[in-house]
Amino acid sequence: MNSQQHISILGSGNIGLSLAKGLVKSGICKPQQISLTRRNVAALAEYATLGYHVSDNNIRAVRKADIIVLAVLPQQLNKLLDEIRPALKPEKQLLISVISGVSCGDIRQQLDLNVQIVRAMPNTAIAIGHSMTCIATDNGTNKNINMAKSLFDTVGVTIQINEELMTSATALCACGIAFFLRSIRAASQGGTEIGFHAHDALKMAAQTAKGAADLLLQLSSHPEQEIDKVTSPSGCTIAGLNEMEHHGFSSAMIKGIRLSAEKAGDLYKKDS
Ligand SMILES: NC(=O)C1=CN([C@@H]2O[C@H](COP(=O)(O)OP(=O)(O)OC[C@H]3O[C@@H](n4cnc5c(N)ncnc54)[C@H](OP(=O)(O)O)[C@@H]3O)[C@@H](O)[C@H]2O)C=CC1
Ligand SMILES: O=C(O)[C@@H]1CCC=N1
Repeated sequence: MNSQQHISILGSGNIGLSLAKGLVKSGICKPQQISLTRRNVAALAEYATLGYHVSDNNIRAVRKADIIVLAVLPQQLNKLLDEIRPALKPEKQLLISVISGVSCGDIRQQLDLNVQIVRAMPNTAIAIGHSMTCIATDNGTNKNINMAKSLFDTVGVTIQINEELMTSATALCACGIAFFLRSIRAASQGGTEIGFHAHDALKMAAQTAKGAADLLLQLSSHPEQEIDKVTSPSGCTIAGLNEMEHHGFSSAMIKGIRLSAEKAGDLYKKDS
C-alpha cells in the first residue's frame, strides 16, 4: 500500500477495528488513510480523535477508496451492497470481504457487477499482528491477490487456499481463537483450584499455551512428539492427559470445529 492509497472499512465492529488497528500498528498505513464506517457512528468517536476518517456514510467512504473491506455481519451484507453499488468503480477498486459464509460469487450476484473480490478470513489476533489469515478468490488477478496478501501479511501469517475451504478456515482459525481462549481459561480455573490466585493462574496458563504453540511453530515438530517429552513414565502428565481424554477432550474440540464449520457455511443463506 502506498501513501496515496485509501482503505475504507465498511462495518467497523470487532474485526473491522482489529484490522484497522493492526494495519496502523504495522506501519503500512496511517489512520488518515483509513475510513471507518458504521451506523452508530458515535461508537467510533475515539477513532476520530486518532486521525481515522469516521462516518456513517458508506457511499462517501466507497468513493474515496482504493480498497474496500466489507466487514458487516452476513445478514447485514445485502442491504450494504445495494447501498454502495452506485458508488463502486469496479475497474479501479479492490473489494476484500472478511464476511463468513459468503462467497465471491454471492457478492458479485448481489451487486450484479463484475467486480474483483478477494475473501480474507483473519482472526481477532490481527489487532496485535498475530492473525492467521486465509485468503481466497475466484476471479481476483494475481495483482489483487498479492495486494490483499501484502495487507494481511503485515498483521500476521497469511495463506492462500481454495475458496471452497473458506468455511473450514473460518471454524479452525477465526472461531479457533475462541476455542483456544476457552482452553486457557479452563486451565487457569484448574490452576486456581490447585492453589494459585486467579490472575497468576491466568498468566501462567497463557504463557504455557504460548510456549506450546511456539514449540510447534519454531521447531516444526508434531504435537505428539512434544507431548512424549513431557509425559514421564507413571508420571503426573500422562495421568492428567488420559483423564482429560476419558472425558472427551480431543473429541470435544473436533466436534466443536465440525459444528462451527457447518454453521459458517449456513450463515448467509439462512439469515439474509
Ligand atoms: N469477530 C471475528 O473474530 C471475525 C469475524 N469475521 C466476520 O466479520 C464480520 C464482522 O464480524 P464482527 O466484527 O464480529 O461483527 P460486529 O457486529 O462487531 O461488526 C459489524 C459492524 O457492522 C456495522 N454495520 C452493520 N450494518 C452496517 C451498514 N449498513 N453500514 C456500515 N456499518 C454497518 C455494525 O455497526 P452498526 O450497527 O453501528 O452499524 C457493526 O459495528 C462478520 O461477517 C464475521 O463473520 C471474520 C473473521 C473473524
Ligand atoms: O462467530 C462468528 O460467526 C464469526 C465468524 C468467525 C468468528 N466470528
